[in-house]
Amino acid sequence: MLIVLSGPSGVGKGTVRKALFDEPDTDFQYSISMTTRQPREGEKDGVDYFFVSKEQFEENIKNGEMLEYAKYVDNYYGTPLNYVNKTLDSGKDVFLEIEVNGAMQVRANCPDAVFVFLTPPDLMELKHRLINRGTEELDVINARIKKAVSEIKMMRNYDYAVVNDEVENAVASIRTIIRSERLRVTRVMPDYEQMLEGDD
Ligand SMILES: Nc1nc2c(ncn2[C@@H]2O[C@H](COP(=O)(O)OP(=O)(O)O)[C@@H](O)[C@H]2O)c(=O)[nH]1
Ligand SMILES: Nc1ncnc2c1ncn2[C@@H]1O[C@H](COP(=O)(O)OP(=O)(O)O)[C@@H](O)[C@H]1O
Repeated sequence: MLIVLSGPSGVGKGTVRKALFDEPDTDFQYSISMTTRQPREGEKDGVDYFFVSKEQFEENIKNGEMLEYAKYVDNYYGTPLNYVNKTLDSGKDVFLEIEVNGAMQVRANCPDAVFVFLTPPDLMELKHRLINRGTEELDVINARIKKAVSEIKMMRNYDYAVVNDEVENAVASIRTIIRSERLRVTRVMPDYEQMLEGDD
């Protein structure tokens, strides 16, 4: 199963995702994205992102090495295809944390993926979170808030919306969604071969 989490910058995707992966029974794999943005203080190459040049990113697009990609406030972000394919082939579920345009590309290519949109309680709270995080200048924060308005309108294209009021609540909701989606997947895929064997 492919699980896709989107939401505006500053809503808490990274925080919620890290809390989700800190749970001892989390058994899906996080796909590390590639980006041309500069690393923030404390971010590590190959852990938070694969940080690459614009030229390298465009080369990867040309070679068909991205599952999806998008330009977001002057930088490229994308999901390397190889890791996702390899992990799904080995029978493990994959978790993507990506923005809305990339998510819609995934929806077109992998219609069975599960799409979750994380929303802020309101836009003022979103702005506070971005300011408090302190990783971007005010002009970039404003560009991200502007983008948030159009991103929130895309929420209707998702299977689930989760409000990130408290991190624990959001994590619990996402865990419930994944658990129930797994049940659905096993229920609609019984072993037909076996069922049909005795049916002459
Ligand atoms: N399409 C796409 N978007 C991504 C990918 N990785 C991250 N993003 C999104 O790019 C946007 C900007 O990410 P970033 O600069 O790390 O800011 P942050 O989300 O505020 O921490 C966010 O909406 C991310 O979810 C990816 O592989 N593909
Ligand atoms: N539920 C929450 N309540 C209050 N602050 C939050 C919550 N979730 C995240 N934050 C804070 O908001 C800021 C943005 O969170 P982050 O995970 O970096 O968002 P994103 O990855 O969506 O850009 C961080 O400073 C984080 O500590």
